[in-house]
Amino acid sequence: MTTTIPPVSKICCIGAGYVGGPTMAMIAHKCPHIDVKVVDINADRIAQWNSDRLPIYEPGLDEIVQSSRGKNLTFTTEIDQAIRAADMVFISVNTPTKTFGVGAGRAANLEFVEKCARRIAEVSEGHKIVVEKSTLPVRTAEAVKRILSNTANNASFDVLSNPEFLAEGTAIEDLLEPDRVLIGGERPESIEALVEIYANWVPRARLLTTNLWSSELSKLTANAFLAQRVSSINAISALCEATGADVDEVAAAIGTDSRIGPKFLKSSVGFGGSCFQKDILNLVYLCQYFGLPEVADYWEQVVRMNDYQKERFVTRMVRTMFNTVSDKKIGIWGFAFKKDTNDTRESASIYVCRDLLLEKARLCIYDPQVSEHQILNDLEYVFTEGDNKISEAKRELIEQHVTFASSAQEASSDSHAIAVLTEWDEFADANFDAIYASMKKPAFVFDGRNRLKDLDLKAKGFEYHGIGF
Ligand SMILES: NC(=O)c1ccc[n+]([C@@H]2O[C@H](COP(=O)([O-])OP(=O)(O)OC[C@H]3O[C@@H](n4cnc5c(N)ncnc54)[C@H](O)[C@@H]3O)[C@@H](O)[C@H]2O)c1
Ligand SMILES: O=c1ccn([C@@H]2O[C@H](COP(=O)(O)OP(=O)(O)O[C@H]3O[C@H](CO)[C@@H](O)[C@H](O)[C@H]3O)[C@@H](O)[C@H]2O)c(=O)[nH]1
Repeated sequence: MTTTIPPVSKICCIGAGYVGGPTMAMIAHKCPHIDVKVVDINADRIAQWNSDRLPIYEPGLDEIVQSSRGKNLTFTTEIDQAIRAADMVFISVNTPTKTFGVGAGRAANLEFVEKCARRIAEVSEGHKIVVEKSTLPVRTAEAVKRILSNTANNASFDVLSNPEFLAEGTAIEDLLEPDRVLIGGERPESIEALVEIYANWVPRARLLTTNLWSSELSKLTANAFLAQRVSSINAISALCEATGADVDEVAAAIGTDSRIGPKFLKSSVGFGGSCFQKDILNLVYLCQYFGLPEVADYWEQVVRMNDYQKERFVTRMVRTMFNTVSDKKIGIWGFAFKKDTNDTRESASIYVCRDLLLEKARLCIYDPQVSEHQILNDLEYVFTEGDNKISEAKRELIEQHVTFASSAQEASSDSHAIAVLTEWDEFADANFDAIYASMKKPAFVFDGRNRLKDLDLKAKGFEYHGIGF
């Protein structure tokens, strides 16, 4: 292909999720000259994007969407039309861990990406740039290119990899001022077409271009390194609890070393979110596939340590509460996997609640952004068995042991303990005198985020246990 590529004026993004929605809203906001259409097969989600209550909670997102929606930003289910009209098509669909067949529990399920590629191949005319925005195993672009080469209308394609590095809760900040934007590709003109879009607001020095495979692999590697830091500090938290050291002091001490740096050293009940575990397991699978079992084992340990941290938290609760939590009310503060999001995917709360339910504790759950419906879905899912069904006994366990509250204070009233599982800011502002008065004694607080550590709850009468001290 030797033809030059005109500047992009029409974008289609397939997938209106946590990535597709905010990233395209930002492109539309910063590039009023580009028409951006975000498409999805999920009509409810599209309706929400077109409503006053967006499908995802993300600080600053409403304003960005409102600035462009109805002008150059459209959310629609008319997928084929949007693909056909676009010069550039982003694939931003989900790539969850496979739950069946070869690679189950590790490999990424690429079914949705492949379906997108087939749809693009079928309906496209002329030349298009196809951009992998989803997180994908290294060398996926090869498969995408092969699928695209079987086109119905003699269309031609260039494939770019442009992984997304935003974190939920800070998506808008991250998109406004990214540390870097990574663009991998083969043809310089196509790479430049995408560089030109980001250059509307991102300094050129932060627009990194690489070959396709480096770009794909960098995304998995970045998440593996970040998660590895959390598992490393969590491993140290267990040692701190055994020795009288304080993990926050250790983290601060090592974080001042400029070679280590202070970020991602916050010990917690365990990392969650849709990405870390999925992407590490994907990396593990790739290493096994390429005959590198030692490398696979090395990275797998990051996930094992995270599982251990969640289990350890519940074990510590049970042991501290006289070896039984059966029939005891426990106030669960927070269900989202981190603050400032309504996303619960792989949240540590799901696993802590599961294990407390297996101990027959009575849970009263409060999260400021997560719906009861979502929490019940997550709890039912975590109890499903091999046939993907939940047993009657487990359903009853949930029905009889889970209630919901509309505030942190209400969740704790008459309870034996509070478990802080998400670091929502509002938790630090609770009325702890009133909460203490309403609780059974001893009034235990198990803080999985060390969010209340500075409040000196011991002085108020609580028996306070944090992570790593
Ligand atoms: N969530 C994050 O913070 C984050 C950050 C960086 C990268 N990623 C990666 O980005 C990708 C998307 O993640 P997400 O969190 O936005 O997922 P998501 O589940 O929120 O959204 C994906 C959307 O794609 C839609 N979809 C699936 N198949 C489709 C098809 N054939 N046609 C049209 N729509 C289709 C789904 O209906 C869904 O709405 C994943 O690969 C993920 O690993 C996520
Ligand atoms: O010091 C820390 C930092 C994070 N966490 C936990 O780790 C998880 C992930 O947090 P974070 O990385 O902030 O959020 P994500 O939205 O999952 O973002 C990660 O995953 C995205 C999806 O791939 C990437 O784009 C981002 O760069 C990467 O940070 C959460 O449960 C956090 O509570 C800790 O326990 N301690």
